[in-house]
Amino acid sequence: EKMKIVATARQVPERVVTNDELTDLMDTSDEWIYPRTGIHNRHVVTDENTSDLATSVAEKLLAESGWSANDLDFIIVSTMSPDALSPHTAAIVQGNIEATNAFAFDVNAACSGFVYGLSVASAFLSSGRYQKGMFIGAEVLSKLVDWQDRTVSVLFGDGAGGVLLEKTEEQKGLLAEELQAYGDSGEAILTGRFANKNAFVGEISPLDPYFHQDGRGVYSFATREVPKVLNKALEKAGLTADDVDLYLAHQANHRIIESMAKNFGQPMEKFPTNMVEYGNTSAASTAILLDELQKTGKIKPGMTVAFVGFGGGLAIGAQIWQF
Ligand SMILES: O=C(O)C1CCN(c2ccc(-c3cc(CO)ccc3Cl)cn2)CC1
Repeated sequence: EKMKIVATARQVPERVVTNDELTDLMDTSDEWIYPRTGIHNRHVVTDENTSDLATSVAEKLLAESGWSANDLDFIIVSTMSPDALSPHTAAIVQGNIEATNAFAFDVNAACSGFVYGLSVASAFLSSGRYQKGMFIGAEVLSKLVDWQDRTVSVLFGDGAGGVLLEKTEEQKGLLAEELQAYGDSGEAILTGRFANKNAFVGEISPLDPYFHQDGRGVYSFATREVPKVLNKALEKAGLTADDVDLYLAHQANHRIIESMAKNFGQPMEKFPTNMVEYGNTSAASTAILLDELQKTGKIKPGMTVAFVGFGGGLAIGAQIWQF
């Protein structure tokens, strides 16, 4: 699947909330949060919504690549925290940047959203029907958490990151992927449930729009199932874990990533992390990390990179890319 990531970009809100500031808001502490999660800070919106973060990423991508908005065939936004169900966030971005030739739609695979969205975007290019695409992971999770609930509100943050994708004749692109869903465990990560009611039967289901998670359950799910999915993707690519130069995993929890590195017998240097600064930004987390690595010259031509997502659904995904 010959395609390449032409540009990367990220956008996080200015407002930084430290663990110590959360201590003023609820009964928690840096001494509780940091050792369990690896998180010290998170960025939280002040007046931006998801589409604003995504639009900033879109503008940076175009500026960095020299492409014009009209070059784009499609814009895909992966988010579990859209501005609204309608208009969908990708369409808002399309309007904001006046990409008149681009169709636009959102995907939602929660914290696997970057890998799933990258899979959808790359499939459009592999089909031969389209040549240039924009893919953005964007989240404002701060609107989905109950900021009185110390068990989850300390874990999440806001942010966006994205890539421009293009077909190429060069020997680079998507080598293999493995995507899986585990819907029977879906209750482990809940959020954004809105009331199901109508004039005829009144309220059908309770209204609790907030984030709830079975942290221990998700933790054991991730450490048990992610290695199997990643091994399947490596097998399809005809590669071993040693062949991968960088593993860009969803930035949910530092200990989970440490256990992945150990499971694959790989040094932590191959598993860069940045949740210390951003918390868990769901579909944006891998995109933000990719841009930080790209901008600091850590993604070199010829590198083999594994993208790994896991979380709500429950869902898991891994893609192996040749840069
Ligand atoms: O309470 C403890 O000691 C800890 C506190 C931190 N833990 C966790 C567990 C799971 C997640 C998580 C969440 C999502 C949702 O986006 C996706 C993917 C994951 Cl792996 C984040 N943190 C484990 C228990």
